[in-house]
Amino acid sequence: MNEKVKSGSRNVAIVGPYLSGKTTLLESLLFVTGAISRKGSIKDSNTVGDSAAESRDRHMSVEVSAASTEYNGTRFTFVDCPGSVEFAQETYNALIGVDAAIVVCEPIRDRVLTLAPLFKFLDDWEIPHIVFVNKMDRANIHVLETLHALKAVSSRPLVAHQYPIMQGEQLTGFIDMVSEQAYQYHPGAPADPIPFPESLKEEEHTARAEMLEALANFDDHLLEELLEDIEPPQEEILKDLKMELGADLVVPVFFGVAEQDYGVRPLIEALLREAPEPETTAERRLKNFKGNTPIAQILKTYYTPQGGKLSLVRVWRGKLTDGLVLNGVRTGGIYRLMGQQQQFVNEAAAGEIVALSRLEGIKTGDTISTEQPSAMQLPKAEQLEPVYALAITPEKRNDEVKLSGAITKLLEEDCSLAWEQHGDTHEVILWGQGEIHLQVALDRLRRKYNLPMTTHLPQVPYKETIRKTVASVHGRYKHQSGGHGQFGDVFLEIKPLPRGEGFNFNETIVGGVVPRQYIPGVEMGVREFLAHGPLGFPVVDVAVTLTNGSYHNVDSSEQAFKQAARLAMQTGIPQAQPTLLEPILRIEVTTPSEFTSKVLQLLSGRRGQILGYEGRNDWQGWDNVVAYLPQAEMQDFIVELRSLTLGVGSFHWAYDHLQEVPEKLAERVLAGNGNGGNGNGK
Ligand SMILES: Nc1nc2c(ncn2[C@@H]2O[C@H](COP(=O)(O)OP(=O)(O)OP(=O)(O)O)[C@@H](O)[C@H]2O)c(=O)[nH]1
Repeated sequence: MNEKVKSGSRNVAIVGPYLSGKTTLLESLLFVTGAISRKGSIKDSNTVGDSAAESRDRHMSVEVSAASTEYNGTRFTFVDCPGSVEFAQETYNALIGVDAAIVVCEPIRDRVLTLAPLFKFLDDWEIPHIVFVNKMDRANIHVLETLHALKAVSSRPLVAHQYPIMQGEQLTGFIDMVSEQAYQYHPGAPADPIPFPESLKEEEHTARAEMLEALANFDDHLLEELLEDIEPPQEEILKDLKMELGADLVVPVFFGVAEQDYGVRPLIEALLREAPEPETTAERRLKNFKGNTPIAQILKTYYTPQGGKLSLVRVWRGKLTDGLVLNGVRTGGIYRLMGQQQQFVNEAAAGEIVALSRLEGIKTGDTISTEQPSAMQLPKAEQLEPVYALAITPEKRNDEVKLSGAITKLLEEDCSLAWEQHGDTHEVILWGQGEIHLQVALDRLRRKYNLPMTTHLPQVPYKETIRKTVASVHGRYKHQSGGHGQFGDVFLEIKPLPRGEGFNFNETIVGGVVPRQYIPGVEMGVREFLAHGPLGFPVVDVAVTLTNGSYHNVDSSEQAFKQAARLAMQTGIPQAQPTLLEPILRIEVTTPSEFTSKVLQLLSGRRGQILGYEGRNDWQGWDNVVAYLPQAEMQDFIVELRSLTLGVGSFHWAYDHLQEVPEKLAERVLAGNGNGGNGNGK
């Protein structure tokens, strides 16, 4: 790794849709700047990014990886982010700590549409970003069409910083829109200047005029020049580009072929010239934090294969030195990362992204400082709600004890995972963002913690209730075995309660026919029975009243009354028309408006009840659909939703209420092949 940094640094995230070429672009950036002497490839699983075993196995990024290089005296730290929506949390956490982002996309209309949530995040956080249209070696749509599609999904104006020169579907060079100089690409070498291609004159002029108009919207001087037909000086255009990119007012667009290093040098040149310096980003983020104590923020937590903890941090202010105590924890070492390689350094200055080891108890997103306790917390990316679940069991029974410690570490590495031990079904449920996300988590459990797991679909936590009142049911427990016997005798009234009221127990005993001290035993017996009703599920929304009974001076006990109450319930509940209840979720689906009708169909097809839908005020072209959805229908809902919406549809959910299961379906559930994990017969 190069240590000859003379002036400043830049921290740049590489983001964009799944498989758009981000890791390949990182490899190319490291190669053209001399940080690596040979380029690895995704196919050969030897790139600097994607170095984790779980990434290599799948040829996809499943976590962020950082790598530094040096270009013209400036240190660049690139953070390669996963593109899959299932790993979006990683990307959002890392984006908080950079000065700019390169959004890598492919020249394919549908793929461009999938950029919308990312653009929204970048704009909500005002993170300056550049678009790099990659894979221009097989661009089968026209440049203008690509630009048009990009403009449709970005709330900020896009400005073409380059105009590509194409030969059929292959990029061969570009025209720099500031200088209007044309260049020809060559494999393995920088581009050469060439004469302006006359055939592109008209297209290029139109695109350049649009760029200047967009810049002039934020610069009155430039606007006056344009109105008076004065050609603005190049320095002025560059100054505007830097200022407007830095403030996230415009989004410059570049084109390239990462695999052939085409467009990569102009990209890094532009980052050097136009991306904001780390001080500018820090000023913006720390505006409410006075003083000069060191402040850093955790962008990612890793547990290395050797079991050590590494926290990737952005140093916002001050200098971090080895052994410094941050939030009360002594750092165990400072490292610069190159994928999975770590290089020890003595200190890290403000504006750098480095890894700190052994920050026990400190999580991704946390702000760390030398102040004790840390009074300041910088904003962090919102935590995504889990939308997909699997029930997990260790393959080896005695691994159960190890599981909770390992899952805790897993969750530290990835806060978009969650887990619970379900109160009713007793299953351990792992929640996450999708099938691949959970498979990666399970791979980590197996590889890093030697905990192979088996999985199955979680059971639906059905409940049961009753429809009819049973005015009086008798339970008598009488047992004689040597010594003194057991005697309890009760009459219960069992009544349905309105939905959601749970359970209540009353008594109307007069004249001490059931002595006070035995009544808690009756309630206990009733409660025990209700935990597992005749249909096999907990019984809810029931009121039970102890109305009468009798006792025996010697043989009665609380235990005997408990048994008597159980017997009464065993007789009574089946007479009260037991019926199956299912949990209903209130879900709020977010989708591009063009897919709303498909989403409505999807919900209706899954027994959803649409409560309404409307356009989002904060997101043009997107709708929110609110519905009730049976939990039994939620298991793979996200999978279908994504497949209907080019992967960008998402939803929030919360448990809302219990509802009777339709009779036909209830029969199937009870026969063991209803929806959900209780036999799952979808
Ligand atoms: N034709 C062509 N293929 C490319 C180019 N860049 C990358 N690829 C291929 O696209 C595929 C995905 O590349 P990656 O670099 O892994 O993409 P990514 O965006 O990092 O993927 P995720 O992080 O998993 O979203 C690989 O097969 C690459 O070889 C390019 O410029 N042209």
